[in-house]
Amino acid sequence: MDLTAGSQADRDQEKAIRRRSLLKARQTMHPDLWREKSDRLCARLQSWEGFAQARTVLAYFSVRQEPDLSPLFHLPKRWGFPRCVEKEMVWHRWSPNGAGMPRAYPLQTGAFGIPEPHPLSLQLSPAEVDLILVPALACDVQGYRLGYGGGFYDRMLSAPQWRGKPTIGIVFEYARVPRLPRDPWDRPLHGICTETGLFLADG
Ligand SMILES: Nc1nc2c(c(=O)[nH]1)N(C=O)[C@@H](CNc1ccc(C(=O)N[C@@H](CCC(=O)O)C(=O)O)cc1)CN2
Ligand SMILES: Nc1ncnc2c1ncn2[C@@H]1O[C@H](COP(=O)(O)OP(=O)(O)OP(=O)(O)O)[C@@H](O)[C@H]1O
Repeated sequence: MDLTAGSQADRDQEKAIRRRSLLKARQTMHPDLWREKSDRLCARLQSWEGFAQARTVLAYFSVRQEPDLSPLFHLPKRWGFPRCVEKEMVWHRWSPNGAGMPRAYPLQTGAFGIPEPHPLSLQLSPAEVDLILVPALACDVQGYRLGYGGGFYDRMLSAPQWRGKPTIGIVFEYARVPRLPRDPWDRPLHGICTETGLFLADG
């Protein structure tokens, strides 16, 4: 069955309904459980050789009880974080206390209340990036992703300079679901990491 069939309006509505319930489930999680699951997820990532070998990794600052990857930001890697500029994400280097950086700039709060790198901090170019850790509300077993609806990652990952870069969706296990609604622009991620393991997407 082709789940991209049906009207755009139906898919928009289905995505909106799924978003609301997934966001609610995540935000009602007890903070102790969120911390524990986040730590287990970080351990899973760390034991994956694709992560161990990656030198430059794109990540995100956790908001709304997204899995918190910040314990990993102390590892000796080059970390990149997004700054939303209109409809695009600009990627900047950031490390805790400015370690290994020529100059440390404070984080700012961006358009969606999400911490963002300072506009003057060093930018990262796509060619430098080895791995992209993608925030999501849910991912399905084939790697399709549901985000907040801004289309930021869809647009980025469809651009030629990013296409083919390894992408891992980061979600708690309850948000690894059998099937998400798909729009024509949705592209599958290469894998999903949850607190129970790393799953490379089914073909
Ligand atoms: N931590 C984190 N940083 C991130 C993302 C993310 O998912 N997580 N993004 C991933 O793209 C980008 C920000 N994307 C966002 C897109 C929409 C909304 C938002 O608040 N949307 C509205 C309504 C959207 C709609 O349904 O039309 C909302 O949720 O109230 C927030 C962030 C870049 N940084
Ligand atoms: N490759 C693309 N080029 C242009 N516009 C796009 C592209 N991909 C998605 N969009 C636009 O972005 C909007 C949001 O897409 P979608 O609902 O899939 O977002 P999302 O993946 O949940 O959000 P986000 O990536 O911000 O977390 C769509 O209405 C679509 O018009």
